[in-house]
Amino acid sequence: MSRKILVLPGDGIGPEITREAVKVLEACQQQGLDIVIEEGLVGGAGYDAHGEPLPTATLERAKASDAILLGAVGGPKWDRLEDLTKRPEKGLLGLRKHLGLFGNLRPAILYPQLAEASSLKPEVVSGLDIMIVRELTGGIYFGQPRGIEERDGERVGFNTYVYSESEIERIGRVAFEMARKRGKKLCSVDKANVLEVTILWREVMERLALEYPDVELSHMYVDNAAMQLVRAPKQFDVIVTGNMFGDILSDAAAMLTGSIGMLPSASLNESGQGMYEPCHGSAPDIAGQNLANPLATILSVAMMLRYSLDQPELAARIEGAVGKVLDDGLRTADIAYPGTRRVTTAEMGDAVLTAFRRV
Ligand SMILES: NC(=O)c1ccc[n+]([C@@H]2O[C@H](COP(=O)([O-])OP(=O)(O)OC[C@H]3O[C@@H](n4cnc5c(N)ncnc54)[C@H](O)[C@@H]3O)[C@@H](O)[C@H]2O)c1
Ligand SMILES: CC(C)[C@H](C(=O)O)[C@@H](O)C(=O)O
Ligand SMILES: [Mg+2]
Repeated sequence: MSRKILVLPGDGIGPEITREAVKVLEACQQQGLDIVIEEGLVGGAGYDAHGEPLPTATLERAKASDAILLGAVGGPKWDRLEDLTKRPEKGLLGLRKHLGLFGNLRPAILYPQLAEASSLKPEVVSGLDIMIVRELTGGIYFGQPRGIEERDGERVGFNTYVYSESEIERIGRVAFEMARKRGKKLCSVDKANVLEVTILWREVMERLALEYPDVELSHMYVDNAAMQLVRAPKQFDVIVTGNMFGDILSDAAAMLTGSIGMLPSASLNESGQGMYEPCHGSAPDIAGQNLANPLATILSVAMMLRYSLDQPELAARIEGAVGKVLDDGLRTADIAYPGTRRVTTAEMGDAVLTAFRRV
């Protein structure tokens, strides 16, 4: 039975980078991977076509898919929409919630060839290999009540940062299992010196640790963690944290790898269905210029092959092909430096495809 892959290019650079990633996915198909690839609309593209950032047809097709590859959503064109529920980002958040994609994996790995592209000294980042495990369907992103309303003659904005024990335990288990397979070190990041919700977070992580005696659990306040990621990032193996902190720390970790254009991600539910996307956004400032780095999206396909399609060998071949292209000195603008060869989005994608076919 063919596995169904739904590609959602989205907005901005989304179509450019997913086009390159689909080339690699199609190469896997040509080499025998039994998949069917379809395309759909989400985000601003969905809103422009159907008046909704998550059209009903897209959601139904996503539910029926084994895996989803998403480019990016959002852009200035839709930032001033009066109805906040129509904003492109609501399409992405809707997919996460409706599909129950609570477990977000954001690996920050420095390819040795990119040590010079990092904003940090090579000795600080060389050998970097961190996995950020982010809770993705709870916390302040989805908490109620939320909104903006009139109170005592002025407008008041409010959101609710909420987690249940079961939500914390669910993401905690993903993180402990991940740490068990890696360096057996897990750092839980919270703000328990201020926020009661993260006092509970910390208590649940402590209770889980009793079931994983082989994993060393530590705790860190999020402000310190942001600083430590820049000061000494190699102290970390696996980081587990909530929705908002994970969003912020993963972008910070991006610069350790040389560019946000290098960071893939996997968002998984309890049945193993996954949505795969680069951690970055739609990059409206460079959209349509064939400048965007497609490697985060191509590496997201590798994660798809590993986590949803049970094809670790194909995943390793894609990761090897990315390494080969970097060895050959090809660089998109975001990771270029003297002595490397500047290439466009499409040229980078074609180079990875050629290297993949040769591996
Ligand atoms: N998962 C998503 O769809 C997602 C994630 C983050 C932001 N967004 C949306 O994207 C829009 C722009 O947000 P932003 O500017 O804050 O973040 P962004 O990640 O789109 O861009 C931040 C900076 O990184 C650069 N950049 C991003 N991806 C790149 C790539 N692949 N190659 C080279 N450079 C790259 C951009 O040019 C920009 O200078 C907003 O509408 C935001 O809501 C979407
Ligand atoms: C676009 C936005 C809703 C999203 C998030 O905050 O999760 C993005 O920043 C990300 O990192 O995927
Ligand atoms: Mg983000």
